[in-house]
Amino acid sequence: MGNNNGYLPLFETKSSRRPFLIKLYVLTISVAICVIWVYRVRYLPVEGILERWAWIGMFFAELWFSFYWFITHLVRWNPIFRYTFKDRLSQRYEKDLPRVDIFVCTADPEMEPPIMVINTVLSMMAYDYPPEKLSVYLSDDGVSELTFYAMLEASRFSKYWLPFCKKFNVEPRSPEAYFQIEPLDDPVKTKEWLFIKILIDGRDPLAMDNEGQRLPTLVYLSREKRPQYPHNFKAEAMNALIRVSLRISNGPITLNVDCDMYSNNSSSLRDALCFFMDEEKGHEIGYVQYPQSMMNVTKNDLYGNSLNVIFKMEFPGIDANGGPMYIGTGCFHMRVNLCERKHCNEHKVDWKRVADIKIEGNARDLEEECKVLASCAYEENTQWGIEVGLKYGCLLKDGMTGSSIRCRGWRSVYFNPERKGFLGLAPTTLLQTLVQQERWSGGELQILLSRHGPFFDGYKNIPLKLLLSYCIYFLWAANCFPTLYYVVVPSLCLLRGISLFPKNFYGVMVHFKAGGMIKGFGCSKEQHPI
Ligand SMILES: O=c1ccn([C@@H]2O[C@H](COP(=O)(O)OP(=O)(O)O[C@H]3O[C@H](CO)[C@@H](O)[C@H](O)[C@H]3O)[C@@H](O)[C@H]2O)c(=O)[nH]1
Ligand SMILES: [Mn+2]
Repeated sequence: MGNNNGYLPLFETKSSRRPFLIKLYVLTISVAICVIWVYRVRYLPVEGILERWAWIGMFFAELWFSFYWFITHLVRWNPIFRYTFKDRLSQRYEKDLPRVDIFVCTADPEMEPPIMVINTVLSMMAYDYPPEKLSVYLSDDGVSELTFYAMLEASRFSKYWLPFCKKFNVEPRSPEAYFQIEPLDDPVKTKEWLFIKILIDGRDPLAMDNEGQRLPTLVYLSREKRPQYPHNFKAEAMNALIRVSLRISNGPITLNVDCDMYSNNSSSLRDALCFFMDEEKGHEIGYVQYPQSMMNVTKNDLYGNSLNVIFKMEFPGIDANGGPMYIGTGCFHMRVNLCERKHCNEHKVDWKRVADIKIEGNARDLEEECKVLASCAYEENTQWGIEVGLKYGCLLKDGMTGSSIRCRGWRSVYFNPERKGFLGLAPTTLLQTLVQQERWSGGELQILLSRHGPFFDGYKNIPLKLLLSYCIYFLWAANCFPTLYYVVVPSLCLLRGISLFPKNFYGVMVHFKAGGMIKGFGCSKEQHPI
């Protein structure tokens, strides 16, 4: 673990090799895939234009599937797992822990009831972290009075809740999850307004809980939106939060979560800092991504919303190949990577100096200053959304932003501790799932084709292995064409008496399994339909 100078890392990485039998299985299938190619080339129909083209189409579809198979196993071949040493972090940095700014986004007070939002906010305020260094910002794009008053109540309730959590070491620290109460549903009206309120000013020595301990800063922000300005959804809300938080607390580390994703592990901040503050590798890490774990997935998980394959099998492998993409929630960032252009290897953060920076101005003045930063005209003729902050103009703005961070030379880390860091809500109906998947798959393809995407801008900084790994997601939407071809064309061809598969398909499988692969599909010319 440690090197010769007695340096002990703040985190370690263990690689877990896949079991031999699985590797053997992968190799067997790979050989079988080659046999399919041989079959397609060898038995290419010489007569009949239609047959010939249908056959060639099948061949291309199979080549596509083979490529997909290859990149999938490139990712799954050698996953890695990360472990942190929080005790070492405390020993070395307890006094100089950096400020952390947490961004929670909400948009729709009906779909995302205020009670759920404030539960998330309270769980974030209750992190096991010095409160004077913690700031929680809520961006409310739904401009809901109810959400605001819920936040006001939350700020009062936090005076009881935070000491309770700390005293009894409660987990999880979302009151609703802890007491397992069903959320309330309450429709509210919305209107346009620009509103910023520092509900708790963490610098104020009078901001105490009822046991005399300091409270974290708590800010409510409803940025300005007007019909003549595109509001760019969550991405612009996040950019407003980045600017406002820079003025109010300026934490060098930020965390962003969706409002339906509460903190399930009060040590997550310290875990994340073990990566950023590691003396040897920390300076190259741009963000630490947690999995999007769902709390409402049913046993049969009809629509595959648990995303288990992605987060249990693929992300550990992508981490081994160079680092995961940014998925928009449950992600810690170095603030500079969201604002600055390039990662510079020589630039190491002086954590002691950063911890000493003080924010001047009283809360009311800060609120007034921040109103300008959160107005809808602020970004006009600036680089926000293009070079700075979260990117606009793509269905998957988080993915695009993560990709551009990677293109600028930062590394990313995937961390999935035993006790889940965050728990969120998955879509519950088929329609919601389809809308989400359409957005994700279309967005991934957009990133691939984008002029600023990893293949154009990033090939110098992103290793080829990682680029190929990302292709599982980038090409997810494009997969529909060969799949459609494969299910539709053979059936249509059968109607005209054309078979695109070997006639004795069962025999083929037996031969194939028995190791008769060298003989092609195990069918002689006579057996072949053509
Ligand atoms: O104008 C908007 C729209 C949405 N949101 C918030 O953005 C988050 C995600 O939006 P949602 O509609 O819930 O999308 P999901 O498909 O559930 O979100 C997943 O996919 C998104 C990318 O498409 C990511 O941004 C999210 O982090 C990820 O959880 C939620 O907290 C919303 O409140 C805003 O703040 N402003
Ligand atoms: Mn959501």
